[in-house]
Amino acid sequence: MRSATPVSVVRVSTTAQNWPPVEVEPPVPHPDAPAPGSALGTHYSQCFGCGDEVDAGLRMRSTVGDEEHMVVSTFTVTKEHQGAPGLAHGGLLTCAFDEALGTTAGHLLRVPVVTGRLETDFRKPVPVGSTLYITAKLDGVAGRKVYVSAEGRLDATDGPLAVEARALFVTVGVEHFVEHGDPAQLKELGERHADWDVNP
Ligand SMILES: CCCCC/C=C\C/C=C\C/C=C\C/C=C\CCCC(=O)SCCNC(=O)CCNC(=O)[C@H](O)C(C)(C)COP(=O)(O)OP(=O)(O)OC[C@H]1O[C@@H](n2cnc3c(N)ncnc32)[C@H](O)[C@@H]1OP(=O)(O)O
Repeated sequence: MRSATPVSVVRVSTTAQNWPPVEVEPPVPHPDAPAPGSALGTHYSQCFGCGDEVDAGLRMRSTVGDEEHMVVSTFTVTKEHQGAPGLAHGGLLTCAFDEALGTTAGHLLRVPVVTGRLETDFRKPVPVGSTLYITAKLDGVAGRKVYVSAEGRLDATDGPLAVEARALFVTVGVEHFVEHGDPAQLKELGERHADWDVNP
């Protein structure tokens, strides 16, 4: 019988060693981006991440950080978010980062963005009842590509590191939502972001 092929041990993620993965321009928040300390409203009331009309949603809240290219978002884990007894589901934690990172890119650059790629490193279990403080920052822009990364800490912005994530968001025009989404529900989204740089 042939012996099994040796398996080399690698780090769980190597992305952080090469991030952003392409040459980028330094991030410059939009001149009308909300100032440090500003609370950012929900981007859409039916959004699973931040919407206030989704019963079991994550109901995340975000505020521009002390530095203008950073946003701090909070996600309080409830029993609706469990994957194992008393512990948050990893997929939902990734969802929380999708929201936090997308909010950072969208609100600071004031353009519609969608997630192209998102990866998460889970460093510590996140218990039900804890609040994850997700500090996200704009890392750079290359054409339509916006690179953002974040770390999530337990119960305080300087609490124990529990989750890290990096993502590529891609700027899109209104036509993305017109073509692929529900036109009947698009009105609210358009009204909330009427002063963003969107092509009509
Ligand atoms: C009505 C008014 C609206 C106004 C404002 C609206 C809303 C506000 C929106 C957001 C901001 C606020 C808050 C956001 C909060 C939460 C965010 C949640 C976001 C989501 O949860 S959103 C759902 C999941 N998301 C998707 O549903 C996307 C599906 N997908 C596609 O719709 C296409 O795939 C798309 C559009 C991504 C690209 O398609 P495309 O045809 O436009 O452009 P293309 O393919 O050329 O990509 C361009 C460059 O990105 C590179 N690239 C693309 N994907 C890559 C990957 N995976 N890895 C590495 N590189 C990638 C290419 O390589 C190329 O790079 P290069 O330019 O160098 O060639």
